[in-house]
Amino acid sequence: MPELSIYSREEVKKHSVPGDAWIIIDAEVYNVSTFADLHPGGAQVLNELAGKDVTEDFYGLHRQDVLAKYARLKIGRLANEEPQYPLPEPGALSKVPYGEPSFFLGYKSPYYNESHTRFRKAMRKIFEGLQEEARLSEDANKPPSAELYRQLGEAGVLATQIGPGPWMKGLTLPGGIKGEEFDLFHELIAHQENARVGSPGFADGISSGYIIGLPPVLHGGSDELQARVVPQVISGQKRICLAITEPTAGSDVQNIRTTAKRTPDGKHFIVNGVKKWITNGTFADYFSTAVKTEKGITMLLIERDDNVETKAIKTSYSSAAGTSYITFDNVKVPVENVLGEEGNGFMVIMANFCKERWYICAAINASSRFITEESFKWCNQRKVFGKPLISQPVIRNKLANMISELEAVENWQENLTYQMMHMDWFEMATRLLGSVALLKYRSTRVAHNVSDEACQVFGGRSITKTGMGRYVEAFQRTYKFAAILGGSEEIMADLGLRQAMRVFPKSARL
Ligand code: HEM
Repeated sequence: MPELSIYSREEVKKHSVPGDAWIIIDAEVYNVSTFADLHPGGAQVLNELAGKDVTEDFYGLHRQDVLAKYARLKIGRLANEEPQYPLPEPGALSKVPYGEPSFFLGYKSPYYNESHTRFRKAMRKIFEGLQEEARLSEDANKPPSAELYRQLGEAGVLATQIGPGPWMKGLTLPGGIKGEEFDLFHELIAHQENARVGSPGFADGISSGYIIGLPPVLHGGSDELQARVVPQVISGQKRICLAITEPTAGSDVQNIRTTAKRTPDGKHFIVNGVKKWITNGTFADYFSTAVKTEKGITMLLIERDDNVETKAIKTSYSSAAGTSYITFDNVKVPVENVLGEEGNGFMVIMANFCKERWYICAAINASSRFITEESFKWCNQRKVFGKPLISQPVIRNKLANMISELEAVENWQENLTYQMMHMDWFEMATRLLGSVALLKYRSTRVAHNVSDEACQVFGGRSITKTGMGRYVEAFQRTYKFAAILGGSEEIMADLGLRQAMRVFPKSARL
């Protein structure tokens, strides 16, 4: 970058006509003479303000990253004045109150330490770097490229979203974290930072398939399957997804109709059936699939071949997520591909659901936090009736609602994460199934409220795909995914209660 020239305000004032137009934004000088005709907001507004300090006007209409994108227009800075709104360093954590979980704003925590801060910063930098690609990919309905997937595998990012376990041994992860020191709170951060990419279809396109599709292999696959499949997926060479839901069976998993019949020699299953809304299915190589055998519900790893057909389903986010309709037409699968015990699939699915729902909570709560932070910033910089929005009590009340609801679910999730750290996979499924279901129910209700308040705060911008409300628009269009996928709110609430009833002491009386 060439050294910037130093100008006085008087000098800038001299460049105040179309074709010779300079402006000041936050103590820096921009030459917009030729840019004016290309300006998305039109030449007129720029020419009218030429020669002036437009900092307030600018921040009332643009996100800060516009300045980074158009840095080439910057020709100098003002003598003896310092910028008030410097662009944050890549990966920097927020300083906005409640913009991060409290530990990352300098408060004490029994769960986090310095390695978590290092890890969060490294992950934030990686996902911030993907924001532009994510937007383009979503607009084009294109899933994240195979190349990006491999890069994320190489950087250890994919492994971080699978969580602690023997597969982490010897890996060096973002932030220099060793695989052996990686814990469930690092994993929580990994999901939170992925969600902050701000383009939900792309975020799910990167990760939703393997986060929920690989655990049945990790916890129920034979040694041979694990040795072959796990390194391929973690390194980004191959992709996997979880195929449970069908057009006629969603939260009521017991009703699935996909069948797996043994061949006469007993060595294979022949699978027939359809699956619907399977995230990452359009590009997956492996499908952790719920089927019905003569012994009951069973999980089976199906490998893509010509008898597996996947079609994209157009959803309200973007086909970048690879949401699919899958047809299994006489697919031959070796019996060695059973995950867990034949007939014991419901238990494998339930154990998986517990972790899946915890992950959905991590992602949706991080998105709610991000949207709350966006709203807080907007309320400070947007002026109406000559005053910042934040000076209106009704607006402060909206922020108070968003923050207080969000902090409650986040702190509950930290507690449950700590419990999970001290349980094995199946204990977790039995003892935490209900609490995690209730957390998911509450987290998506909070997301609903956060979205609603944020839309009112951002007004028309919350329904506009570009500009200041871009992330709020994406959130209000997509938060419902979390309220439906992995078990609907109604089922979550009821499951939570029914699980509590199972351990309700007979002796308890008022
Ligand atoms: C270096 C200076 C500037 C650059 C690089 C710039 C760039 C941009 C860009 C990229 C957009 C589209 C935003 C989006 O949809 O994401 C935009 C919109 C706009 N800009 Fe600028 N701009 C600059 C200065 C200004 C100034 C000084 C004004 C005057 C108030 C202004 C007024 C507007 C307006 C009214 C819009 C449309 C906003 C909307 O649709 O809500 N811009 N500008």
